[in-house]
Amino acid sequence: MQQQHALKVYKFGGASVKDAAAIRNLVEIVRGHAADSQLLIVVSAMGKTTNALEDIFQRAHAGTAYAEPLAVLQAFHEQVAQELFADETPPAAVASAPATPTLDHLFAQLHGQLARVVPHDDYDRQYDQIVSFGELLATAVVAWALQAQWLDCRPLLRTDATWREGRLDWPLTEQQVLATVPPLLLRGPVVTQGFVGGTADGVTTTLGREGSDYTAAIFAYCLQAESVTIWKDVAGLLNADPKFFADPVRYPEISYQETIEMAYYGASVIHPKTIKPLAVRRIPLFVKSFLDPAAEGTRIGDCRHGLLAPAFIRKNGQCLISFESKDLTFISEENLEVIFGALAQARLKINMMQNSAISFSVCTDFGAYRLDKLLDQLRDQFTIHYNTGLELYTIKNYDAASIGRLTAGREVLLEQRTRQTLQVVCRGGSEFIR
Ligand SMILES: Nc1ncnc2c1ncn2[C@@H]1O[C@H](COP(=O)(O)OP(=O)(O)O)[C@@H](O)[C@H]1O
Ligand SMILES: N[C@@H](CC(=O)OP(=O)(O)O)C(=O)O
Repeated sequence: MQQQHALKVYKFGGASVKDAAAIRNLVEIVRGHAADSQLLIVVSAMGKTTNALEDIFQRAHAGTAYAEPLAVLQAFHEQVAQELFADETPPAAVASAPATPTLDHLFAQLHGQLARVVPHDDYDRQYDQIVSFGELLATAVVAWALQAQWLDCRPLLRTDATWREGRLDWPLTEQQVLATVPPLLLRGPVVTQGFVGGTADGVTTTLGREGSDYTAAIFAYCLQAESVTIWKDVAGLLNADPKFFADPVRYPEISYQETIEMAYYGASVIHPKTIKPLAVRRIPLFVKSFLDPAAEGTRIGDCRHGLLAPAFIRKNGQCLISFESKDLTFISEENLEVIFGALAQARLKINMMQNSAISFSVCTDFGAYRLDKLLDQLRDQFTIHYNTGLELYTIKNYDAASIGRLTAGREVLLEQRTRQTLQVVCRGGSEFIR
């Protein structure tokens, strides 16, 4: 039997709110599933809005014109709202959810924030003030469409000032969420933003690209939800990304541990920070298709299973950097301390590393600005070579056939294997693997 106050958390990502038809489909899913439980709905920016906001911000930060892409973004949101609410006057929609801001109001705020961007200054902090608008806009539209309560999560999800990857103050966030959200849920579904939080000074932060899954897990943890469902454009958690691998298979059920490893290696379907808070409170995570809501999907939880089909994970946009001592001295702990310190300062994350006698190699996500920062710091001490435009592939539970399938026709620059996991940094080869 259903618990009296069982809470479900639903997370809808960019693809599930990409246009008016997608939002109508979301409304159908919520109406079809929500009658028997309280519902907190976490929503990401519509379609590719976050990328568009990144572009607009980069222009503002470089001191170049951004009016055109900003107008395109505004027209896109207005067009979706127009299609959804053509028959209704906005005041009727707003009356049922009084706190929901209008698009006009949010775009006026965004224009104001962009006008305050100081070119060439403090990139990461200013980025968060702009890029966070995608979720504010999307939740306003979805709250109207559902006639649901709109909640600004920024005062509740307290982070430090690590811009673009805010670190959560869990005890305070839990306290604030528990004080604010349950009374709202008693009144009906609540719609809130993924991806964003706020500092003690009330400045907006973001939680890392694709971080809305993590937001859903944060709310579920704090509110001890019965389950979280993330609605995607795929049938569930698959053993490979169908955009790059032929014939992927769905895992009907999979453990937190297997999933956290897949997410860590780069399976972009779930943000890597999502699993831990759910595992701590043993909250199951369902991955379901918004295109076929009645289908089974995947249940991620506290389960045991035998060996799974090999999982293929692809991370593109990689950079392989090699550091060589300038005087043939061996790579030592002292050298490594300097290299790791510089990587941390440049906020470059290591996806794979390997050392030899006089050289140390790391594979990281490529970012021109961060790489320059690293090179500036280390080029006096080391001879540095790097290659960009590479791919990092990981096979979990590999076998000979899966390795052959992956590496055929590809130049392998670096390889590493443990008993269960193989990783290769590659150049070239066809994008799609059969
Ligand atoms: N192992 C995997 N299983 C399923 N989908 C995957 C996997 N790895 C990558 N993906 C990709 O994740 C996409 C869905 O995640 P994402 O784009 O983050 O959705 P959204 O932004 O709508 O939340 C799928 O379209 C698929 O291309
Ligand atoms: N909109 C943010 C956060 C996010 O999680 O999006 P999505 O759920 O669409 O991956 C991003 O694109 O990074």
